[in-house]
Amino acid sequence: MTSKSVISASELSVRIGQRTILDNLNFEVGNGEVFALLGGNGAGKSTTLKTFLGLMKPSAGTASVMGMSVADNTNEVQKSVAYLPESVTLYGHLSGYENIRYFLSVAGVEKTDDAIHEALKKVALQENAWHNTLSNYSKGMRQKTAIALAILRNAPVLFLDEPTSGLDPAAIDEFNSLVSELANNGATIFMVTHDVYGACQVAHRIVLLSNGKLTGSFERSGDTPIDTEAVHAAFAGRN
Ligand SMILES: Nc1ncnc2c1ncn2[C@@H]1O[C@H](COP(=O)(O)OP(=O)(O)OP(=O)(O)O)[C@@H](O)[C@H]1O
Repeated sequence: MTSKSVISASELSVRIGQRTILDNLNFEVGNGEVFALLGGNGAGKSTTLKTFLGLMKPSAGTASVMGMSVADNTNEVQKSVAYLPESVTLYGHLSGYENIRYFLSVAGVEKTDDAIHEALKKVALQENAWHNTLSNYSKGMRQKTAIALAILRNAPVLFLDEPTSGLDPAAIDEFNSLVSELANNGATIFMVTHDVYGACQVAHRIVLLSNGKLTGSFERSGDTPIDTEAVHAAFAGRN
């Protein structure tokens, strides 16, 4: 991980009507960092994601990705980032392989069959499922397909929305390893979650969000995961 900032919030606020949904957020996410924004229901996690994806405009301040203000360069930012929504939006009637082919062509990215196979192997999607329709995939298998697509698009920045919700413990471990590997290879990863344990396992940094305000920050030191109990205590105190 280097200190170069890839994602940043600078005095970022979002108001809807009279309500302040995000209140003066400031943070920076470095190249190759796994950053988790942790908050309870209604804390403002989805709103934060939406402002970084260009789906909502800040009322004040700036959300930037790769040095670009998202509000002023929405198309450019959307081309550079990969987004994994909580329910992965791939086509159920196509196979994992066909979904990847289709979405790569929509993105104007040409890849050989060998490159697609390599990406599917990398995310450990079992080979006998590659040509089955997605409607028969588990949530974990759909996520692997979506991550393979992100790898093939060479997206330098990934936004993940509640990535481990609905996954069984083995799938969570597999997912966390994949996220760590992507970050080790230089991807910058921003996830929003309410899963304290999962965030502690995978994140270099966890920032707490409560009622639209940042209320705490925890950093990994070396290979030791962030202390789950400390985060739990702070999280419980705020939510
Ligand atoms: N379009 C909107 N109009 C009015 N209020 C909104 C709107 N969008 C979000 N809010 C409010 O903003 C607050 C934050 O919502 P947000 O969806 O960002 O929270 P969240 O942390 O993602 O919650 P959850 O974990 O429940 O999905 C909530 O109180 C929500 O009701």
